[in-house]
Amino acid sequence: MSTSIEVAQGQAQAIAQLSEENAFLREELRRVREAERTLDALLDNAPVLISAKALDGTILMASRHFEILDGYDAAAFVGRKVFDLFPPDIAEQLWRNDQRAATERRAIHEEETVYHRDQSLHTYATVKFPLFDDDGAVIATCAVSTDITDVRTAQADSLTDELTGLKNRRYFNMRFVEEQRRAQRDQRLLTLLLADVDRFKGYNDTHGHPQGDVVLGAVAQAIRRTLNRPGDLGFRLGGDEFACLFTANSEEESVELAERIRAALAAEAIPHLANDPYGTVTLSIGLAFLYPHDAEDALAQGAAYERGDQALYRAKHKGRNTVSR
Ligand SMILES: Nc1nc2c(ncn2[C@@H]2O[C@H](COP(=O)(O)OP(=O)(O)OP(=O)(O)O)[C@@H](O)[C@H]2O)c(=O)[nH]1
Repeated sequence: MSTSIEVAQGQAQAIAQLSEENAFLREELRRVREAERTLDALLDNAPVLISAKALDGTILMASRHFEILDGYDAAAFVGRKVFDLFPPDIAEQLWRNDQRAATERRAIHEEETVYHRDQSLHTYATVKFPLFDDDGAVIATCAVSTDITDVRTAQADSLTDELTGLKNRRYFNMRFVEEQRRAQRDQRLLTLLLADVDRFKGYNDTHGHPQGDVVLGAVAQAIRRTLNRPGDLGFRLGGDEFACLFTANSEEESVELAERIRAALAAEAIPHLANDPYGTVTLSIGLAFLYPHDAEDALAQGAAYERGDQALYRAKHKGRNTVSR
């Protein structure tokens, strides 16, 4: 039988244990609230789109940055399904990678293009990843999207010739290998076209540098208008030197296209007093061909460029305003 002292001791012990548990729970609660406040602060202030979706597509939460999107309504967003909020094709696109992240149990990266409220078009880099419960089951998916429009614009700018809007030499060097591989895969003839304005130094000297810039713009236009099939590429390599990369069925077809570029510029009849005997702005063009069986290394490309340059030299030598191969 317990004495009353022992009973009192037992009660005191139980009370001490309870207050210890209480302190532990209070600490846990404090930690949970702190984590929640941190999460709320992140969701309110991070300049990124953060969201979580249940496995049926219901949006569980969204960061405040979503307010920047055109047509976004905070009150009508959380708790709704993507298919109720967006047209089917967009919802499908938004939802596809959530499903992949959930079934493949890994992060999926993608790029999305969306309109901001000010109607500007933005590119976002998005990562979608699964959320797991204690047993490792996927219970939801999260998405974090960062606006990379400025990066993409800067990249595009660094590869574009400002004066003509054509791609620059850097992009030409990048694309050459890729284009040769593509042509090899498709068993197509790849043509490298090099073009140079005739006596351009004389043009600048006679008509002035600003007018010279206008001529360079006209060359770019002649290239763009003639080589307008998907996959055709035009570049300004520097100064008055232009290049094109395109596939064709035969060398004759390529020569014909080059002739059309030459004729298109000649047809502009831009006066060029220093360009005897034409008296107008003309273009000399050299062509080099890369066949599917040709090697596709830097050496082969260097050799092709060399052949194009020699063909261009022959065109100049033949009296300019000519296409040579
Ligand atoms: N207006 C203008 N001129 C440029 C630009 N970049 C280079 N040039 C000029 O382009 C001229 C290039 O001349 P070259 O290609 O060497 O020779 P060319 O006078 O065209 O003679 P051929 O090629 O033998 O017909 C030089 O006078 C450069 O100063 C530019 O951005 N704008």
